[in-house]
Amino acid sequence: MPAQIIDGNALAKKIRLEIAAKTAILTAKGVKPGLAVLLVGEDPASQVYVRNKVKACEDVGMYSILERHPADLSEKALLARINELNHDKNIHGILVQLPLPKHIDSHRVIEAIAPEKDVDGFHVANAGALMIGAPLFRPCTPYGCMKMLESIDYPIRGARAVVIGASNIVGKPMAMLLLQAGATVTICNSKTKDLTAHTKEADILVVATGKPKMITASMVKSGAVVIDVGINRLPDGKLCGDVDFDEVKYVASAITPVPGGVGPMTITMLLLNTLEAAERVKA
Ligand SMILES: Nc1nc2c(c(=O)[nH]1)N[C@@H](CN(C=O)c1ccc(C(=O)N[C@@H](CCC(=O)O)C(=O)O)cc1)CN2
Repeated sequence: MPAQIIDGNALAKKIRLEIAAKTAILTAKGVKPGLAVLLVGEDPASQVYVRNKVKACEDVGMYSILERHPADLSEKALLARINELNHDKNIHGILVQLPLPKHIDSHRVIEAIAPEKDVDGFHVANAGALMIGAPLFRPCTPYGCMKMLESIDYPIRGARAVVIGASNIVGKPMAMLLLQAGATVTICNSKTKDLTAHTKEADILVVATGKPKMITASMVKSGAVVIDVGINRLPDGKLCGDVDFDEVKYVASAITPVPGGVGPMTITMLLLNTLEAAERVKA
């Protein structure tokens, strides 16, 4: 029997309704949650993502600004703009879309965002807080993955979880969230030997490799829950994940599709983090 499909669009819609209701209440109390989205350059995928983020804010009644800067914007100018937004009372969340052009040091830029406005959860203070189990903001993609696991009532405590990919924005925070939920976690990376030996052990398999359809049915334990973070565009223009969905769905008990899986949840968790940032200002 094919796996349960964890529908990210449907879950995102449900959570966005809850966010809209809470946003209306907070706005009535005099605090309208506000997000600033900064894009540097013209990366086509990034342009779509930032548009979707701002549209999502409008849909739930949040205030948002989208700033598009030219690719040759200096790092100094970007840091200065972030500093202004750090002091802007109408802005509760600041997001700099990644990747940035090569001449800009992403680390320096992320560190310039006030931690209490870092709704991406990438600042070293927020990464550290997450590490010790006291997160201020959970990074949006891993947070969305956790919500998807919760949505199917999967018993994470005691489960064996394998995360493939050790990036600061997905793999590492994902592993921390799973660990804090009581899973036994392995993080694999591009140098891991005998990857299948690890993936075959996973009750929960989270894949963020950036390699289209890399995870095949023979690499997955029967009945596993498979969360696919990858978004790859194939030569025919279609999107696919890092998991070979069409074959793995016959081995897994639940699986996320691409598109319509983790992606929509990423933006929804951004809204949730922005709401929480504004609520903290009110409290
Ligand atoms: N500052 C940040 N930069 C980036 C992040 C991030 O969380 N913060 N993550 C990714 C890109 N990303 C959000 O910014 C993102 C990627 C994909 C989707 C999404 O909804 N994908 C759809 C498909 C969309 C399409 O047709 O292309 C899906 O999977 O259904 C949302 C957000 C890198 N940068």
